[in-house]
Amino acid sequence: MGKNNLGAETIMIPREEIAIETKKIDVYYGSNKAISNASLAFPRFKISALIGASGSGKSTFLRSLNRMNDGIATVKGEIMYRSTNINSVKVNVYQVRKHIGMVFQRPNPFARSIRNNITFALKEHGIHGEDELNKRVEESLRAAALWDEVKDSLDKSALSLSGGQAQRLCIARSIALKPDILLLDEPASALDPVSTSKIETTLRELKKKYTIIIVTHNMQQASRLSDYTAFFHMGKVVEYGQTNNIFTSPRANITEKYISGNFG
Ligand SMILES: Nc1ncnc2c1ncn2[C@@H]1O[C@H](COP(=O)(O)OP(=O)(O)OP(=O)(O)O)[C@@H](O)[C@H]1O
Repeated sequence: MGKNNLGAETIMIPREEIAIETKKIDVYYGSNKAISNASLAFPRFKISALIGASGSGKSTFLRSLNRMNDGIATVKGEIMYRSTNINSVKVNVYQVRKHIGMVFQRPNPFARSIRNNITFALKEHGIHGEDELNKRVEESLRAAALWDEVKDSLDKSALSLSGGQAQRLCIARSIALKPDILLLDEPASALDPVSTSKIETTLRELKKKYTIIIVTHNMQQASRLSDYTAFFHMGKVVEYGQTNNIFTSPRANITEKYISGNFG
């Protein structure tokens, strides 16, 4: 069993169901400590939401999970993935990001065709056969619920897509590499409600195959989308548990204040 020692809340997840686990991680920007002693285990094939006020450390924590903080911040502690501590200079960061993909707040497609946005990373990882590339393009666009909208315009520039379509392309680009885990940093915050709803539907489908960890400021989104929720405050994990429990009976006063909109 993986125990999340979180002070206010402890949840138990059978070891074999843990996709990734942080053990007492601290993150520093220079001398400024942004994350303290964060130990969280994320279950496979579930959506886990990271919530908390602006500046509480959600993005910093999320970016540590696939070494996006390399060169920006110092991350101490262990991040266990497939029995390996991936928070080690000995571990190939390129491989880490192949297995643990990331989608950012602002859709950031490359200024290339829709197809090339997906094939670019595949080619970098040594996949060149045209049939295989075409197959992966279709599979990933279907999985991101974008195929029907773009199947006749794969050679058009990705910059011609709407914000919501561009974000689904970024999701497709990440899953084309067949990762295990998908990290999303407020993926819908720049989108309108219809596009947001499409992203949420896509994520619900994707969790059948992927473990999803999402930062969101939107409490309704966290409560309707996620299975587990971690609440961050001033760089610490205050509580972590099943979303239903966190939203209906939070243990800490500060969690209750945050989710009821009384601060942040
Ligand atoms: N690149 C950086 N350099 C220096 N300090 C940073 C950097 N990024 C974040 N910080 C600091 O780390 C702390 C946590 O920031 P972080 O962006 O992780 O919080 P957050 O909860 O994701 O906030 P938001 O919801 O506004 O994105 C803040 O004090 C922030 O100023």
